[in-house]
Amino acid sequence: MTPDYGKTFKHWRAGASETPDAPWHQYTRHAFVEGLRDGSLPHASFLQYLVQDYVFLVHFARAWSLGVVKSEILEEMTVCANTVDGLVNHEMALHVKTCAAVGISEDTLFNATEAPENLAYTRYVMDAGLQGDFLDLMAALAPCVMGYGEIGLRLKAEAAPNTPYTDWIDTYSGAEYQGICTTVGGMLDAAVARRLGCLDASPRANALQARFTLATQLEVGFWGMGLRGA
Ligand SMILES: Cc1ncc(C[n+]2csc(CCO)c2C)c(N)n1
Repeated sequence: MTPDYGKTFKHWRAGASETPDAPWHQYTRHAFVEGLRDGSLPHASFLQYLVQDYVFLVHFARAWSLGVVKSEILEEMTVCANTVDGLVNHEMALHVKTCAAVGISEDTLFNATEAPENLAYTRYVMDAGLQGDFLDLMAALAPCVMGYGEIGLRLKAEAAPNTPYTDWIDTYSGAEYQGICTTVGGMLDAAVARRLGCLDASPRANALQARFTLATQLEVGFWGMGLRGA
């Protein structure tokens, strides 16, 4: 079952599922994800992913901060500012805690060298926001937010009882994170209605879909990076 994170996400998700390479499927059913689900993902791969993901979150906090800059109304600003707070003050704590348990300090995390796949993704998102408007930025940010919500919910239902990755699964399937996905989805629907009216009928529909689909492909690359190194 696909979770309901609003009609804009539903539309973009369908657009990233219908092409023969179905990037949304590649992203949400990636071998890395299946390794989290059945517990077969090597711990070294997971740690390497977490180190990269910490740096990823630093840059995502910058991108969501750009969302504050590009907001047109207070409601948009509130959602973006709350997301920055969530990222900086909460979401990164999972990474810090897991890495601290194996002797990786927060300083090491913050100064980790970025893998090219990581760099490509975060800078693409930043550029979408710098070059475009609020919707360009949101189309590039949405796969990350909603994709992890969808993956988290599925893994919660399907994970092997003895997978060591329950902390990760619980973070993204939990009520708090699911609430963020619903709130961002609702804000996105209102932002689209306000600027474009109907998304389908807008001359910008294809360009926004292309941003969402490309960000989805960059998520696939990010999982691949996680599997590659360890
Ligand atoms: C590669 C990668 N993609 C998505 C997420 C999940 N995520 C990143 S920023 C953000 C915004 C809301 O908190 C969410 C959910 C991740 N951690 N790593």
